[in-house]
Amino acid sequence: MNHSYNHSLSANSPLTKKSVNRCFDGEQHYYSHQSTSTKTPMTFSIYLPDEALAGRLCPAILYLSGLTCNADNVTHKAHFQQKCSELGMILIAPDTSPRSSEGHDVPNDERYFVGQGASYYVDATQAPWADNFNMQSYIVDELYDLLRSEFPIHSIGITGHSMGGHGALLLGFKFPSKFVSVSALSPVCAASESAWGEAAYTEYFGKDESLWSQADASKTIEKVGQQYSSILVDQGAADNFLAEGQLQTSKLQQACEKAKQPLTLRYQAGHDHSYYFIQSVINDHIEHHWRMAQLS
Ligand SMILES: N[C@@H](CCC(=O)N[C@@H](CSC=O)C(=O)NCC(=O)O)C(=O)O
Repeated sequence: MNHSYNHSLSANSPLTKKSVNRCFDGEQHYYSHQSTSTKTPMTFSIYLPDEALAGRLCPAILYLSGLTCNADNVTHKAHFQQKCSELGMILIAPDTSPRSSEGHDVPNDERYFVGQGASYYVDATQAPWADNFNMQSYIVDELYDLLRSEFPIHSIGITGHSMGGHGALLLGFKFPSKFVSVSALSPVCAASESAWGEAAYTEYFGKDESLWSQADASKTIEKVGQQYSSILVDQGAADNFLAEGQLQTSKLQQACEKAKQPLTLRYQAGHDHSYYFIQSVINDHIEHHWRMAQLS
């Protein structure tokens, strides 16, 4: 395909282009912008296949990353670009939380599962987090609208890894009118009952645990019922976080059964929690979102 296409931002775009790299039949871009939800600068990566660079509407996947990640982890390590190029799919990877930068002081915590790099994709209600930690609003309102106005997007599916898998399931089922498809890789399935989530939700929502269920993927699925014709979840059978009880995959399975939500849950023998696992199954997830987008 001719690669002389040049995607242009709108005249008053709030986005600043940070980098462009040719990759297969498409381009890997990075952008930053000032977010009204987090009150900080935010960065995201976006892979644009040549169809999108030529201005044709393409299906998109929003990929939410896990604890300690930023946009780089999936962009550099998941190897999704070739399959997205083949199918003509856009993939967007936002940062996982607001972060401190010059002129922007954001709360933090010495635990890697609380604070900067660990948002849980919820809107915090307690000080000091509530000012900046509004990642649910950032993803489903601000970034969602920005992406649709600045890029040729036909429809958006949502996926993610680990705490990002929690985010994909949670936001996919809380806001089904926004997403045409959902999948997850090694997701935290019941964040309100995992040690990571208990620590973070005490900070973000306070000690009243009844407030935590609205930030729990399995409880949300059970509450709202079937929303998608099928969802795809892959889980490494040799994942240390599964063994430690952080992921609780069986709770997702039970919730989907109660909700009558069709679920394809695959335990992958020998696979751990790392991006080597993600590389091994990411093509199936891209194809899942592509198929669902064709039906939308
Ligand atoms: N012990 C590690 C924990 C961090 C970690 O494993 N992060 C995972 C996600 S875990 C759940 O959300 C991850 O995706 N890491 C990035 C990567 O590139 O592998 C630590 O202390 O850092």
